[in-house]
Amino acid sequence: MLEVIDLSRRYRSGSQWVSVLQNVQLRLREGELLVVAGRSGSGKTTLLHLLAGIDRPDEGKLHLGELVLSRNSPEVSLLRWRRAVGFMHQTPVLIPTLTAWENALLPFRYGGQNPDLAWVKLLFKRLGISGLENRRPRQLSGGQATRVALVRALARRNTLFLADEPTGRLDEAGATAVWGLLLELNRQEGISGVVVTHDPLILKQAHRVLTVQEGRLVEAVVSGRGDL
Ligand SMILES: Nc1ncnc2c1ncn2[C@@H]1O[C@H](COP(=O)(O)OP(=O)(O)OP(=O)(O)O)[C@@H](O)[C@H]1O
Repeated sequence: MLEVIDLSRRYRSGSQWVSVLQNVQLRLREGELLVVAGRSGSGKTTLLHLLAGIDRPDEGKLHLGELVLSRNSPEVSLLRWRRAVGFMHQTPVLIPTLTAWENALLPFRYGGQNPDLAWVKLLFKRLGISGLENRRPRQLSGGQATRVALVRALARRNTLFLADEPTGRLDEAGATAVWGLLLELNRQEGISGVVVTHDPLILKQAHRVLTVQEGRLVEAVVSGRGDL
């Protein structure tokens, strides 16, 4: 469903260019759950931002169904791409003046489909944050805000879900709830996922674990999960 061909990304650092990703290749199958690991600064977030259509590659192409992204893609292609995937940032970005509920419904604000409110309500419940819908972000703990951001990323029920360390700010119970939900969506609804994490809980449940090493994606472990 998602294909990445010869993807490269570099950043300018002073007068020099630093290459973060080089000729990355990736093919994600429908219903596949992929974990991306690797040391700090190796390029995991950079990769996820490219997969999410938040950033453009310097070289290479991405395909998602009918959609294509490359360096010269117009803004409208990036917007279409972003609408087609659910993405959760490493740090939850909530709008301070909106309630938790309004933040969760943000993806529907600028057109497209109507929200399935029962689904969004269910997500609040499954993540243990029911009752907090009317709070503003400043009235939420870091873990609660993270879960609201996760609801928002799942609200559109996209067939591809991307998350950058979704349990990084959660305690064990919160992390268990998040992984439980994501695994259920993957197994029962066939939603594909690319998740950056080092949490052993999810490493065991992934179809594949890849690491970013020296700008390339390397298959780290062949997971025991064989249901694809
Ligand atoms: N906008 C930017 N401009 C310049 N350099 C950047 C930019 N974004 C990231 N980098 C650099 O690119 C490299 C990869 O960063 P990235 O955030 O992708 O790593 P990461 O693997 O996600 O790290 P962590 O696990 O610490 O979150 C780092 O050396 C970082 O300093």
